Amino acid sequence: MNAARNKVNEQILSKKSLLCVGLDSDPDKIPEIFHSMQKPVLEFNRAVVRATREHAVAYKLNMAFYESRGIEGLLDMQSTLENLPSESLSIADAKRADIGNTSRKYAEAFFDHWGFDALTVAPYMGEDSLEPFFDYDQKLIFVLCLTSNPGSADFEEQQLQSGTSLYQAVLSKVQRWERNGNAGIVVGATKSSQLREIRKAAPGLFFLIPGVGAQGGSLQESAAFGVDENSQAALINVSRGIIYPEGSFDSIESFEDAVSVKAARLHNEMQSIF
Ligand SMILES: O=c1ccn([C@@H]2O[C@H](COP(=O)(O)O)[C@@H](O)[C@H]2O)c(=O)[nH]1
Repeated sequence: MNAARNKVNEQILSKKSLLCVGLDSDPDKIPEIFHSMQKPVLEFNRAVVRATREHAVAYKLNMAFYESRGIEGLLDMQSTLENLPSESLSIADAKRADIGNTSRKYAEAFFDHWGFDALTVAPYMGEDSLEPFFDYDQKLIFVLCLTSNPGSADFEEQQLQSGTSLYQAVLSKVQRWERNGNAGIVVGATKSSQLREIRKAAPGLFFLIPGVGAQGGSLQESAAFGVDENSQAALINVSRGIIYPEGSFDSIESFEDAVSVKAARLHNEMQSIF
């Protein structure tokens, strides 16, 4: 069986949680107390992880927040990754894919070099662009299917001549391309009416569901419609809604307390599906 999938499924059942914390760590948004430290973003991430590890089963690092800061950002990303709890799934939200030989290098970068458990990829370039990722049969590959943003209507929700929509075509292809249970899809929490239909059509895929909190998606519906028949195989990502609690903080401890309260509340709201 697939190592990444097993690891996170075990966590989901033991913690009764689908919570994935998004480390979209923006130096302009992190509390002032971190700015006097040598590595503000790294210390911020460490504090968020300490505050959430009881509730979270996965952590998602969106590459934009690290790559935009050049070498310093990548060093923070590497140290953050090294400090994640080993039992949690680590996801690189990079939305990559290119011609085959280039995709292979992306796969080597995220899986072999950085050591992530999972990666988001874009399906637009088709099978040969995703094959190098699916070759990693112990990792999880999350293919963008029906994304949370309004622009999903521009392409993903368009009807093809065959009568299905583009996201449905992606869904059926991904189910054919998966190896050893390594395929997942990204479906926005803002698309909960389609989420139920997508889960029915793809009982074996792993779902990554972003869009709860700042984007207004429903946590309850995402949890209820997203999980498989064993109440597993789904992660609900929350980034800004956890890592930027309201208020000002005069100590790291008070910041961690506020983050922990947010994570506990979300964790608690998921309990009904277990
Ligand atoms: O359809 C998608 C795909 C990816 N994302 C990413 O998830 C987080 C959401 O952040 P919030 O602050 O919780 O809104 C972010 O990294 C996005 O790039 C998504 O939102 N929707």
